[in-house]
Amino acid sequence: MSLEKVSENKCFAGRQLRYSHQSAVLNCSMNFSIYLPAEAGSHKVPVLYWLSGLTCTDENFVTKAGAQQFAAQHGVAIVAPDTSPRGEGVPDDADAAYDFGLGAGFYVDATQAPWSQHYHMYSYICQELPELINANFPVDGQRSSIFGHSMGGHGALTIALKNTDKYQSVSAFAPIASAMQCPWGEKALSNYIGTNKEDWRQYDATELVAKAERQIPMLVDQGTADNFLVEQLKPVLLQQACDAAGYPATIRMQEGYDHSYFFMSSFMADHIAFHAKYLK
Ligand SMILES: N[C@@H](CCC(=O)N[C@@H](CS)C(=O)NCC(=O)O)C(=O)O
Repeated sequence: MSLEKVSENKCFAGRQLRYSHQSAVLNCSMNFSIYLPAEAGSHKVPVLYWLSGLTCTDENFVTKAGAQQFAAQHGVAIVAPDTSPRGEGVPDDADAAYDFGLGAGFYVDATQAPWSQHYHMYSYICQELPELINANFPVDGQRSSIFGHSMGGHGALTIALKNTDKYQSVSAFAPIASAMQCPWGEKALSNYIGTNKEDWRQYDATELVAKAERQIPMLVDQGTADNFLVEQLKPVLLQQACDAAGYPATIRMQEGYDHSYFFMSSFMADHIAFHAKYLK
């Protein structure tokens, strides 16, 4: 698998890099960004995977989250992939809706035509991308954690809960707590996975909490002024699932914060410090 460097910028003594590559799993060319702290010049560093939300590419997080200073402080790399397959041959929603198709891969492996040809973001994030990163960058793949926002919070939680051997910790900002129980998730899962709701359970964080093989540390922050809180995100469902399963998650309501990167950047230090503790 060959990588093509798209850009490089020195940042907090480390390097913010962007690459493109041909993805076999997604059957298209993809971009991702990776921040390498200064330490990566002399030894392998732990790695955090960031999953963005609807409408994002890898660049929203890189330019708006303010994460690099904390990654530099704790000596961790951060990989930020795109949110869906991309390119001419990749089908999109007929109305180019923001919540399905391009920019909205939902971190699942689609089984339904025409989506099943390219939309395999679950396998891309869990398998292909880490293999590529471990083979090409000075990171220690045995020390990996994952976090994300909104659709990417759903992605981080579901991927971590299904792969507790691969990730040391998980965190999320304003995650879709139960993809099966909100309009965004219902639309995505019915189209990507089909109408049998039994098949949706594997991609629903509230369903997976009780099934996790290991209770990896979990931190969630949710703003109380988030427009999507009541209809789409429903953190109370995640709290209830954790209570029922005896899963010791920290789920915090943050007064007055909305759904934006202004909210995320306000708590980014906490999230990176949280992961760094388990990645050391
Ligand atoms: N565009 C949507 C909102 C989508 C949205 O809020 N996306 C979040 C992720 S779920 C985001 O991070 N957007 C990109 C950004 O703020 O840079 C709308 O019109 O309601």
